[in-house]
Amino acid sequence: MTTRTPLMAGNWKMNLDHHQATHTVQKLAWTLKDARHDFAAVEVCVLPPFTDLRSVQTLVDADKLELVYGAQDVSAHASGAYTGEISPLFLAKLGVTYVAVGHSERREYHNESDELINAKVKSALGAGIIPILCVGEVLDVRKAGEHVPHTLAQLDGALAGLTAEQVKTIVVAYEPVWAIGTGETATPEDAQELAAAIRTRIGELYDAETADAVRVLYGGSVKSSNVASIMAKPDVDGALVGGASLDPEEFAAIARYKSHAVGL
Ligand SMILES: O=C[C@H](O)COP(=O)(O)O
Repeated sequence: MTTRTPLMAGNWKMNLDHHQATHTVQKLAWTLKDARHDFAAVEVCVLPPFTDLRSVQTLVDADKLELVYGAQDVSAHASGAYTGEISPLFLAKLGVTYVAVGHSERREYHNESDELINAKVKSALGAGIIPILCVGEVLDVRKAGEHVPHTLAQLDGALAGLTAEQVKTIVVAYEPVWAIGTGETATPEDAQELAAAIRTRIGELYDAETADAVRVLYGGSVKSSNVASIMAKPDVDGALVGGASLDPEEFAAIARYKSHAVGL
């Protein structure tokens, strides 16, 4: 069985300019260092706006921080006449490790389809960047009891045409849309239900080894007060954190969920 390194990814969304980004990353790194955080045991990542990435890269390189960073979106194209788009090659040059693809806010406000998300996943992988593929249902779908097939259909669409070797490297984030930024957290059992369903589906599409390798995150109002119970679930391998990641001390406490679990 694969050992999956937990990943705590902070999605800043459209918050914090490049000055604020520098301050926030420094504070996060110092807080984790003071707490002797083991980065090999729990990977910590920030996903700032595009305009912050160069500043974050400079800081991480200069201070040899173990934090990794990523982007919140990527173009499906490598270059060309695509005004406003950001190439995966440019992100790779900036040392980006991860990129969020198919976040529910992109699906809702920018009408991103499963086909486009599939193309973005391939585009990121082609540049050596790990996609954090976001899937999850809106409230009406949950109320209708269709959340599992709905989420798995998004997964199928996003993975179309990928090889098992590619899929093994990706991260899937299950984010019930009704729990994003609302203070409503899915129960740990809800998170486990979908994380397990996602893993099972990957096993059906590929094989058991691939299913075992993929990290599945939960996202939706994760805080230091609820992260330990969510992380206690066997198929949940981390969290995609929005609002709480803007506060470096709170995000550091989320990354150190193991110490809350034992009351340290
Ligand atoms: O990408 C992060 C998610 O949308 C969760 O956001 P939230 O933690 O503010 O609910």
